[in-house]
Amino acid sequence: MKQIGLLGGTFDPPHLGHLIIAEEVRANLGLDEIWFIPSQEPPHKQKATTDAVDRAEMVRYAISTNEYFKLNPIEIERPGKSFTIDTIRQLRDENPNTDFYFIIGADMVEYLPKWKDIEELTELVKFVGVERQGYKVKSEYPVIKVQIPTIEVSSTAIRERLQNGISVKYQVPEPVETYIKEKDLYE
Ligand SMILES: Nc1ncnc2c1ncn2[C@@H]1O[C@H](COP(=O)(O)OP(=O)(O)OP(=O)(O)O)[C@@H](O)[C@H]1O
Ligand SMILES: O=C(O)c1ccc[n+]([C@@H]2O[C@H](COP(=O)([O-])O)[C@@H](O)[C@H]2O)c1
Repeated sequence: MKQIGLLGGTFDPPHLGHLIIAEEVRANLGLDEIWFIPSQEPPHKQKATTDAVDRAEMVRYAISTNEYFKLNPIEIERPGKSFTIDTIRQLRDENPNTDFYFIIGADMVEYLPKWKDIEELTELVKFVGVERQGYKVKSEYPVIKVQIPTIEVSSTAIRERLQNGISVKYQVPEPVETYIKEKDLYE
């Protein structure tokens, strides 16, 4: 059986927090790969300001130096809201003999009861929760807890810094910073 970690997100933009949690979970649980899945439309929050193609491209740059990290475009190729249950059903059909681990920050763990078809989803994937400042990895659903060195970086804060001309150096990987500048993404 292959053991694959999934990190779904809006990635607007991808940042060091995403890379750290993905690597810590991979190493801690001994997973074969981590697939990064940028959403077309996040199901529960405002539509991203940045085109899905740009967000996916930034993810590609962000993960390029880790041989275990892969970009999976499954949600970008599916129009409409990116519900995780739809993604997992498709991934399971296309990848027999694979166990999937869905990585979520503690802010998302709290929100799990509101996810679409959550009861079925917990049968199809193992959720892995990581700490995030201000939130606890606590749920009525089974969630594997992985300790990480917490880093309170968020896409929202990065966009705000960029809009105010404040440096985001070291918060996003260098090629992502270059891409943002070249495409004037968050001005
Ligand atoms: N610094 C962080 N520590 C732990 N988990 C994180 C961190 N940043 C993001 N995550 C988790 O990564 C996943 C994808 O996050 P997302 O792409 O929405 O970025 P974000 O920084 O949370 O964005 P936003 O600022 O809009 O909340 C979510 O499960 C989220 O909880
Ligand atoms: O399927 C759902 O109902 C659902 C509700 C909220 C979030 N998610 C998924 O959780 C991941 C992180 O969400 P976000 O908004 O932090 O990018 C992303 O892959 C979303 O599609 C999924």
